[in-house]
Amino acid sequence: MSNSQLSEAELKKALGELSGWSIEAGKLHRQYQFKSFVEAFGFMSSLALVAESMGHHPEWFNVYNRVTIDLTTHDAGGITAKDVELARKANQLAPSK
Ligand SMILES: C[C@H](O)[C@H](O)[C@H]1CNC2=NC(N)=NC(=O)C2=N1
Repeated sequence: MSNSQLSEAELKKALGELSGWSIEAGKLHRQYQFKSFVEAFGFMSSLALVAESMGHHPEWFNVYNRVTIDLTTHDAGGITAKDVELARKANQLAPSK
């Protein structure tokens, strides 16, 4: 997977296919809300394994049943295809998303 920053056009196309995600402060951003802390933490545990297998890791924050995620590629200084892929996998893992 290319490690270069996505162009504006590539980013726009990717956002069109990523339900619930937006750009905030130059990062791919989404907040998920779950039924409980256990469900939120289960989601984080599953996504952590995906992230580790990709060698690509989220910036995230959990309060009770909410998980806020920001994705950027530190090595590239911006959003790359890896961030889009991780966002797609997060949406797949989140219950009823
Ligand atoms: C060597 C290792 O693969 C790199 O440091 C990875 C680890 N996880 C990473 N995660 C994110 N989000 N951006 C990176 O640039 C990055 N680099």
